[in-house]
Amino acid sequence: MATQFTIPEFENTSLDIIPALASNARGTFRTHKTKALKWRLVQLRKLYWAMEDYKEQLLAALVKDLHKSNFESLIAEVDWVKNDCLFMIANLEDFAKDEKLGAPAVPASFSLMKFRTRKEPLGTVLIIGPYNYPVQLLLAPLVGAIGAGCTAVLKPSEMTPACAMVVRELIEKRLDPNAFAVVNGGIPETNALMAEKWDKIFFTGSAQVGTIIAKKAAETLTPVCLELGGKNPAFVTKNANLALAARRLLWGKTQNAGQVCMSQNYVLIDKDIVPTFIEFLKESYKDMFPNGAKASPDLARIVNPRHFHRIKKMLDETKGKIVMGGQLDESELFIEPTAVLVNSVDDAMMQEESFGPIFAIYPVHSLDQALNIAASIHRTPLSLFSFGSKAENNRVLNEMTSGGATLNDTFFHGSVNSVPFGGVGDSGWGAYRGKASFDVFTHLRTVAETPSWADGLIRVRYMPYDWSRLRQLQRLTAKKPNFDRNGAIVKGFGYWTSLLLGLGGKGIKGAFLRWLFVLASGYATMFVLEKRA
Ligand SMILES: NC(=O)C1=CN([C@@H]2O[C@H](COP(=O)(O)OP(=O)(O)OC[C@H]3O[C@@H](n4cnc5c(N)ncnc54)[C@H](O)[C@@H]3O)[C@@H](O)[C@H]2O)C=CC1
Ligand SMILES: CC1=C(/C=C/C(C)=C/C=C/C(C)=C/C=C/C=C(C)/C=C/C=C(C)/C=C/C=C(\C)C(=O)O)C(C)(C)CCC1
Repeated sequence: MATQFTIPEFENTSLDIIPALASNARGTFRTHKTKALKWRLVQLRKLYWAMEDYKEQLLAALVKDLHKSNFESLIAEVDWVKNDCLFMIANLEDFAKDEKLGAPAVPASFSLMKFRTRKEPLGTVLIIGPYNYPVQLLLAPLVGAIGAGCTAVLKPSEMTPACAMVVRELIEKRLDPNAFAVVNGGIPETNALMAEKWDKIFFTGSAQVGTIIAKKAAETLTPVCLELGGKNPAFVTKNANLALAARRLLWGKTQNAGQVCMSQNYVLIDKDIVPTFIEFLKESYKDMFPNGAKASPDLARIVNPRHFHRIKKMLDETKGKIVMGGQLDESELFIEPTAVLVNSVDDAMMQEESFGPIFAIYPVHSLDQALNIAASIHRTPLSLFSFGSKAENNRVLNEMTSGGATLNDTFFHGSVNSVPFGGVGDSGWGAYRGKASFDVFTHLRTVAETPSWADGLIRVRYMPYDWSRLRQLQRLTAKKPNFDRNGAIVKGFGYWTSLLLGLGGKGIKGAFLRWLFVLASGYATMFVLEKRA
C-alpha cells in the first residue's frame, strides 16, 4: 500500500511512442488471452485494489485539479469505480455467456441449428476522458472494456493534469502493461491516437470535440460511443413541492460546482410561483453554506481560467437579474452558485451550456409554453427534470425526450453506477454503466450450427430449385397475419378460439390460472351440491 507519495509533474506522452503503444495493445488482443474470463477477472480485481491503494493520491490530485472535496471524490470518483469493478466481477460470467436463441426469434423449424449469441470483445479500444470527473469518466468505461475482454488505451483530460498522472501510474503499475496504456497530452497526442486504427472509440466530452472525433472515426468506419453535453431543462409547476424542488435544484449546481453535464441549465417555472421559489432557493443556500459558499470546504472550483471566463461571460452578457449568488473570484477560480432570473429565451443564460454553478430561471404561463421553449433550445438534451403532479411529470416525459430523466429531483437517474447512462441525438450516441458497459464494448455475434444429418431436411435450398418442395415447406411453415390491409385485427376462427380457450385473456399463464379457477370453482360447487343432496 502506498502511504507516502508525490504527484508527478504533468508530462505529455512522446508522440513517437504512441503508435507503438497502440500496436502493443492490438498485438495483445490478437494473442486471445484477454478473452479468458479468468484474465479479465484478475484485471478487474487488480483495478479494484489499485483504486483502494491509490485512493490518497487520487483524492489529493482531485483537490489539486478541481479543489474537489474528499467527500465528493470518494462517492463519485474512487468508490464509484471500485463499485463498478465489484459489479462487473459479480456479473461477468452471466454477461459473457452465450445466449441461446430460441422462439420467437428462431422459428421451430430452425430449432435444430442451435442458434446462439456469442459475446465477443470488439478488440482494442480508445477511451478519451473529460476533466470534470477525471477519474470516474475515464475508468468506468475501462471497467466495461476489461469486462468485455478488450485491450485499451486511455487518454485522460490534460486539463486535470494531477489526476492524469496518478491514473497513468496506477494503470501502468497495476494492470497488464501489454493490454492497457495511458497517453497523456492534449490535441497533438489525441490526433496521434486518432491516426491509429481502433475497434471502438469511447469519447466523453463536448459536442464540439465529439464531432471532430466522430468525423475522423468515420474515415475508417470506426464505431464510436459519444457521451456529450446538453442544455438540460428543469420544469417546475404549481403542483411541485417548491421547497424541495429548490433544494434539489440547488444541489445539482453545487456538486462539483455544477461542472456536471447532466445538471440543469435552466428552470422553466410557472410565473406565479417564481418569488416563492427564489425565497426557497435562498433558504437552501443558507442551509448548505451557512458561512457563504466561498468559505465552504465542500464546494469545488472551476477547473481553469478558460472555463472561469467562459462562465463569467455568460453572467456578463445576461440581461437577466441575479437573484441568488453572483460572487466571483478569479484568483481562486471561485464562482458562487448563482441563479439568474431571465426574461428572454435568447438570453446567453438560456442558450449557452452552463457546465458550472450558474443557471437561469425563466417564468412561463403554462406547461405547453415550457415544453415549446425547451424543445426550441435543445430538442435532445442529456437530461431533464420535472417537478409537478404525476400527470404533469408524465406529460413532460411523453412530450420531450432526453438521454435520461429524473422526476422530482436532479440527476438521480445518473447517480447510480449500475444503470444505463447515455445521451440521445446530439447529446450522445450509445450508453454505458452496469451491463451496458459490457455491451458497449461487445459484439453480439450470432452463431448457427447445422447438424450434418439434417441435410436432407433442408435440401429445398439447393439448386436446381424444386417448386413442389418449396410449396410443401410453405404449407408446413408459412404464417398467416391476423390483420387486414387497413391494419385492423381480423377476428376470425383463430381469434375466437384463442379467446374462448384463454377465457377472455391473452397470455398462456393467465389462461392457465383462469382455467384453474374455473375448474376449482366447478369442483367446489359440485362438492357443496353433493353434500346437500
Ligand atoms: N455525457 C457525459 O457523460 C459528459 C459530457 N461532458 C461534456 O464535456 C464537456 C466538458 O468537458 P471537456 O473536458 O471540456 O471536454 P472537451 O471536449 O474539451 O475534451 C474532452 C477530451 O477531448 C480532448 N480534446 C479536446 N480538444 C480536442 C481536439 N480538438 N481534438 C481531439 N481531442 C480533443 C481533450 O484532451 C479531452 O481529453 C461539456 O460540454 C460537458 O457537457 C462532460 C462530462 C460528462
Ligand atoms: C443507505 C440507506 C438508505 C438509502 C439512502 C440513500 C438512497 C442515499 C442516497 C444518497 C445520495 C443520492 C447521495 C448522492 C450521491 C451523489 C453522487 C453519487 C454523485 C454522482 C455524480 C456523478 C455520477 C457525476 C457524473 C457526471 C457525469 C456523467 C456528467 O458530467 O455528466 C435508506 C433506504 C434511506 C435507509 C436504509 C439505509
